[in-house]
Amino acid sequence: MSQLHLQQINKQYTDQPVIENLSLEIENGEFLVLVGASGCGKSTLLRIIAGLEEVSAGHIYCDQQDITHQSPRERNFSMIFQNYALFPHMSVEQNITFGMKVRGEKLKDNKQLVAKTVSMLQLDELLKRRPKELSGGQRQRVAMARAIVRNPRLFLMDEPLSNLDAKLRHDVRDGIMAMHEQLQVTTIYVTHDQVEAMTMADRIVVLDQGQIQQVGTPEELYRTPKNLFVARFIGSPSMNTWQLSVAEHMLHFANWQISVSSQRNSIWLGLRPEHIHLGESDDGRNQFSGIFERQELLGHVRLLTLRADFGPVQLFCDNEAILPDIGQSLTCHFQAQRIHLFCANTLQRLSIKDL
Ligand SMILES: Nc1ncnc2c1ncn2[C@@H]1O[C@H](COP(=O)(O)OP(=O)(O)OP(=O)(O)O)[C@@H](O)[C@H]1O
Repeated sequence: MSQLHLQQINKQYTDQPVIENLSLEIENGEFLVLVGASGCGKSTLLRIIAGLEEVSAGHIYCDQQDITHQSPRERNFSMIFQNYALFPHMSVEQNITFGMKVRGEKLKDNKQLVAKTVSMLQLDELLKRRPKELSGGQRQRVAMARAIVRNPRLFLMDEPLSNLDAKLRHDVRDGIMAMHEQLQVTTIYVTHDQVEAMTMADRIVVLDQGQIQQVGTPEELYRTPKNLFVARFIGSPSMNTWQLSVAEHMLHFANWQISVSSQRNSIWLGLRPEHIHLGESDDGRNQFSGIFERQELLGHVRLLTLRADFGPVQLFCDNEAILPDIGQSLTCHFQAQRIHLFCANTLQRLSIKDL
C-alpha cells in the first residue's frame, strides 16, 4: 500500500502549466529523488506535497486520507531546505528542541528521540554552541536534527546539500542516508546532482516541463531510459546521441543482425561515453573513427572528444593510453548491445525488434 498518492496533480500560476496531470505513488519508507532541469517544477511539486502551495486540480492522499486541503501543520511533514534558518541567539540544543516547546510538547517525553538524533548526526560535542560557531555542514546537521525530532510522517528535502563544499556534501549525504536507514521515514528529495540521485535513491523521478518522463530505480534509468530526454539526462557526462538515417546507422553501427523492415528513415542512436573504447575491435565490426579534438584529465581517467562524420563523440580512456596528436584520426569500438535506439518522431525507446 503506498503511503503518499499524488493523483492527477495540476498546477498553474499563469496560463502556462507548471505541473501537468502528474500521478505518482510513493511507498512507505521509500527514498524518492526528484530530478530535472532548472524550472521543470521540482520545488513546486515539493511545496504542493508540503501544503505550501495549493494544487490547481488533483488530489493528494497520505495513508489513504485525502490531505489535498490540509494545512502544512496538519500534514506533519518535515521540510529541509538549502537555506535553513537557525536561531542565532540560541544554542544548538535550543535550536533542536525549540519546535517541541512551541508545540507544547514536553522535552522529557521526547528525550530519547532527541538523544538518538543528536548522536546519529554527531552533534553531541556541539550542543552548547551558537550557530555562528559552527561550520556550514554542522549547521545543516542541526537543521536536520530539528526536522527529525518533529517525528514527521514524511521528510521533504529541497537541495539540502547545495550550499556545502564537496567534502561536506559527502559527509552530510552519508548522514542523511544513515538517518534514513535508521528511521525508515519516507523521504522525497529534490536535487539536480546526478551523483546524489544515483547513490541515494530507491527510485528516481525524472521531470521535464512538469511531466514525469520516467520513474525507476537508478539502475533502470541508466540501463533502459524510456526516451531520449531521460537517456541524455541520466549519466555524467551525458550519453552520446546522434540522429542518423537508417542507412547511416547500418553503415556505422549495425554490423549485427537486425532487419530494417519498417518505413523509418531516421532514428536517434545513443552510446554512453563509458561504453566506447579506444582502438579497433577484434573482428573489425562495431568500430568507427573520428578526428581527435580534445581531452580533459578527470583524475584517474581522461575524457576524449572526437569528431566523427556523424557527429561529436565522447569516450573515456585511462591515463596510460597512448594518444595521437590533436587533429589526427582516432579509432574506437563498442559492444553492439550497449547501443540505445530512439524513434526520431516520438523520441521513445526502440528495441532492436522495432526497427
Ligand atoms: N510563485 C510563482 N509564480 C509564478 N511562476 C512560478 C512561481 N513559482 C514558480 N514558478 C514557475 O514555475 C516553474 C517551475 O518552478 P520550480 O521552482 O518548481 O522549478 P525547479 O524545477 O524547482 O527549478 P530549480 O531547479 O531552478 O529550483 C518555473 O518556470 C517558475 O518560473
